[in-house]
Amino acid sequence: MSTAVRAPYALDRNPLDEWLFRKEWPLRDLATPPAGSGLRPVPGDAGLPVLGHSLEMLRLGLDYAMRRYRTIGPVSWARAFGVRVVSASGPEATQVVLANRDKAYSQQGWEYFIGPFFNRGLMLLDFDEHLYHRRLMQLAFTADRLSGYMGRVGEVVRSGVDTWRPGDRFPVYRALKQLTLDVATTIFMASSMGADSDRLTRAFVDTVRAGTALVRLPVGRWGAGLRGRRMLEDYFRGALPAKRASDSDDLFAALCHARTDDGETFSDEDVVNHMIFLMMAAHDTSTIATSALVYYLGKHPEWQDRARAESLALGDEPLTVESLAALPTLDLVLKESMRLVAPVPWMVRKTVRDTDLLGHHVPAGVIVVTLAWLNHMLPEHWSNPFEFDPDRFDEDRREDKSHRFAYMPFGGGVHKCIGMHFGTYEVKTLAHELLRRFEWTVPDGYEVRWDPTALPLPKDGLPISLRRR
Ligand code: HEM
Repeated sequence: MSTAVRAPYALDRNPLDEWLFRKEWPLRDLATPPAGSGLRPVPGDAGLPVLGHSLEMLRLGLDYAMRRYRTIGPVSWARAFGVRVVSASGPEATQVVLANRDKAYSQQGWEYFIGPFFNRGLMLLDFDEHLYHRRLMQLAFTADRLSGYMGRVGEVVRSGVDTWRPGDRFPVYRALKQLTLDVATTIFMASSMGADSDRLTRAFVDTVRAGTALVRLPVGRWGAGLRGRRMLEDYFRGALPAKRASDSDDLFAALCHARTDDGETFSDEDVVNHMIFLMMAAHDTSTIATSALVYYLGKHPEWQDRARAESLALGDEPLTVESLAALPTLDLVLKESMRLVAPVPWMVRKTVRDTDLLGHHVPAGVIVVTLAWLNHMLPEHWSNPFEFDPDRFDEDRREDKSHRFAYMPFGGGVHKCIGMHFGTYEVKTLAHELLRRFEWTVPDGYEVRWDPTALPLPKDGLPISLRRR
């Protein structure tokens, strides 16, 4: 059974938004294709003077991307945030970009938005250098290590949710954000940030949100991001010598001690840069995925009951990688929640050479985005895409198999999320412990609004009515 919902990123529009949404600008070519190439130019437009289409992207999010996809096509360009951005929308265009067969697309696209804040994180490295770092980092994500981390995730979550004070308007997003930060500091560093916790949480939030600042000067949102980055560097640098000397089994230590058979290792700077990126990559995405899951379970009590029955049947033992298999309903609901609210809604690249994107000529030096949230909502690939319908992932339907890039919450290609298994375990463990202890609802007719400015953020903190069972 499924229940109708409206598009998850549909925000209320004021008259200016409505005008921007409807406005059709004359189309222009991004660049002239080389003579004799047989390629077509990329069509698009620059939008408003100075601002380009930044306002539409920030305020209308998915609605706007979908409109351009429908009116211009899977490959189009727009000016936004001071640059020309090519949108590679729909699974076919996404596949060309993420599979990156001719190595035309580099991670420098991310560099433009978040480079100053997540300098030399794994996601910002390219080609051979990326491969080198990814192979080393993989040593911190082996099956044995994941099993070890899992045990501790359960402990942190249990003691964290025991401190929750249920109520009618419980701000669950903030509570989950604290919990996933506690998980990250325990698993990643075998420590608690203690008195530094608030300061560092703020630093993470600032660094993530800075990427879509309209003014790229050391003031306002951009400036807060730069200060956040400095604070995080100082924190990890200070903790590094003790970690190098320790034999603890957390992720920080795993990076310090990672050594391939060829003797390759990470430098101190590498470890600091990777830790800052990993904390961000793990923390925000897991918070969003869990928040979306809690929201949909609150809205669909029949699914909550079904998931709870499976969790209760497992008894009091902490979850393990093996016992997760006994929670099939949670698996379906999580997949559907990440389809409706992709924690990383768009992925960014930059062309390092001229290339052919579905028969269009894209010149070197252009930012290209792929849009998970759009691919997840196309009726060509999903039945009633705006509806919450976890059974679409069931073995006898598997709508996600309609195309390799129809469903991509963890991306694809060589930069596919390295923490996919860890992140999935973490979110399921969180949900499992919540289901065992609490029941929750959202008011009739309530629909959370996801702010699409950076990674999706519930505008009102997602208040739920939470009761102990
Ligand atoms: C529900 C949770 C998560 C989601 C939805 C998610 C999503 C993603 C996506 C979409 C990408 C690809 C970005 C791109 O291609 O440009 C990515 C990359 C990455 N993620 Fe995750 N992630 C999650 C959890 C985690 C966790 C828990 C960790 C670490 C423990 C992590 C670490 C990374 C890293 C290091 C990369 C870069 C990989 C590379 O460039 O080779 N993520 N993630």
